[in-house]
Amino acid sequence: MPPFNDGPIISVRMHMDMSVKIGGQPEVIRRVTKIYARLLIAGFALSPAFLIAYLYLFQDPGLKFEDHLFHEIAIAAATLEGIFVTYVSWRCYLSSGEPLLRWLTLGFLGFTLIYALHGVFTGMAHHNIWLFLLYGPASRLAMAILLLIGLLSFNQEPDAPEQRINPRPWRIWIAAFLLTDIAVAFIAYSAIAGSPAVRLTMEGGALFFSAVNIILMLAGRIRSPLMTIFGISIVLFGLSSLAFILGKPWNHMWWLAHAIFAGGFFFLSYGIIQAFHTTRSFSSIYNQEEMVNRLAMAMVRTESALQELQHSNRMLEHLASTDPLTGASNRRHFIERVDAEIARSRRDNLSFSLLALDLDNFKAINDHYGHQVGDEVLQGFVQKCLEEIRPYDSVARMGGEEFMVLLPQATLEVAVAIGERIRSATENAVFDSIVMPKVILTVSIGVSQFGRDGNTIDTIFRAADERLYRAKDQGRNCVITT
Ligand SMILES: Nc1nc2c(ncn2[C@@H]2O[C@H](COP(=O)(O)OP(=O)(O)OP(=O)(O)O)[C@@H](O)[C@H]2O)c(=O)[nH]1
Repeated sequence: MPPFNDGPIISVRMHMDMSVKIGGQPEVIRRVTKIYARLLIAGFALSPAFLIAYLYLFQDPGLKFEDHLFHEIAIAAATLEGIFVTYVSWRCYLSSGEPLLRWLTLGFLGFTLIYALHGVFTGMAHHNIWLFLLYGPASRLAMAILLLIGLLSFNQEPDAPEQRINPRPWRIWIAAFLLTDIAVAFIAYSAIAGSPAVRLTMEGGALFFSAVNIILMLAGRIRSPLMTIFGISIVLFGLSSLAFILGKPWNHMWWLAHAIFAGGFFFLSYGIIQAFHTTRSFSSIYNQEEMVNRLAMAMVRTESALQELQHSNRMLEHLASTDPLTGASNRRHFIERVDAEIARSRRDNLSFSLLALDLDNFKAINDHYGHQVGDEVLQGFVQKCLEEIRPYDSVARMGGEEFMVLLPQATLEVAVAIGERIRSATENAVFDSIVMPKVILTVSIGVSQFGRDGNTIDTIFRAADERLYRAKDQGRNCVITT
């Protein structure tokens, strides 16, 4: 990620007047606020430790709240929540194929299938306390191990689509969880059930695997937003195991341990929901800084792509409206301009004029000097016209060696003067060619005026053309107005 120092500020205009500004703040403030943000996260994750310490130091550990129905309702709610979160993370896994999400799904599934029996056997608490108790630590141990494996798979290649939908591994895992249920029942009825080592091994194991998980996350500097949620949840799971170790069935520490675990579970499921509503993956959700950076870069790219597109559009427009040989307007574009001029003249009660031009004996130039010289003469002639007309007049090549000039707001007299200028400049020009220098050229011109010679494009074109032919008849190299 680029450092946020005093470097150049990228500012990208968004819709309306919003802008994304990146960079610019002093490095020291950036560092301090980052450290503060990390301390906040650590403080938040570790806050249940204060409650545990408080209860451990100041409460009578003998105080109990033994309510079987309340416990059954709480575990039933946790089981339903577990099923729902398992389903959502499985949907995320199906979309992204991310191995971490596969292990998260298995973690939730395993926890739910084992933990449910902790609630089911609440009524057995007086008959066989271990049958009731051991499913709790067993479920937390299974989940801690699966979440640790999940972390180890972080950023691995996604599973192939056919692997994601293969039901076999899921069936095997469900069977393994049900076997765990049976194994826990077996232990509960065995001679070692009451040994503190059994419960301590399970709960301590859950605590141990959670601690390893956190150490690996810190060592790997894994800090994306969803993985931060993952990490905080793991800390809460670990602290709940600690509270379970310190508590006794039904006492306040024991209930607190349930609440801390529930907090971790809720928070991790919040991360799952975030993934579900975005990329369906845990690794590809960026932090806000990176998102803003990416957004800014994407907008810079969009902006330059837009400019290129506008440039290309202008080029296309130009190509579609000009004659490729001479650069003059083409017939289609010229007719559009004359139509627009007619509309303007009608609206403002103005007049304009047209010149119809045809090079004299052009065939002879082609025949004598060749087509390439002819082409260069056509280009030279258009240049001559452009030099002689006014800035807002326009020249078009109508085909072959026939041209037209549009003279907005020009009376017939002005048009004749401009036509005469073109004729004389052409006659006196020397059209140099690489192949054959000094080609002499003349042009015949017919003039018509909108209003005077007609009120439609056809009539004024026809009038100019007729006068052009008359100019040819009268010996060429002249301008004719009647
Ligand atoms: N070099 C070149 N010649 C062209 C082009 N388009 C048309 N021509 C030539 O222009 C010539 C027009 O010949 P004509 O219609 O007989 O007219 P002209 O020789 O100018 O005779 P008048 O118009 O009666 O003075 C033909 O030889 C065409 O081949 C072009 O793009 N390049």
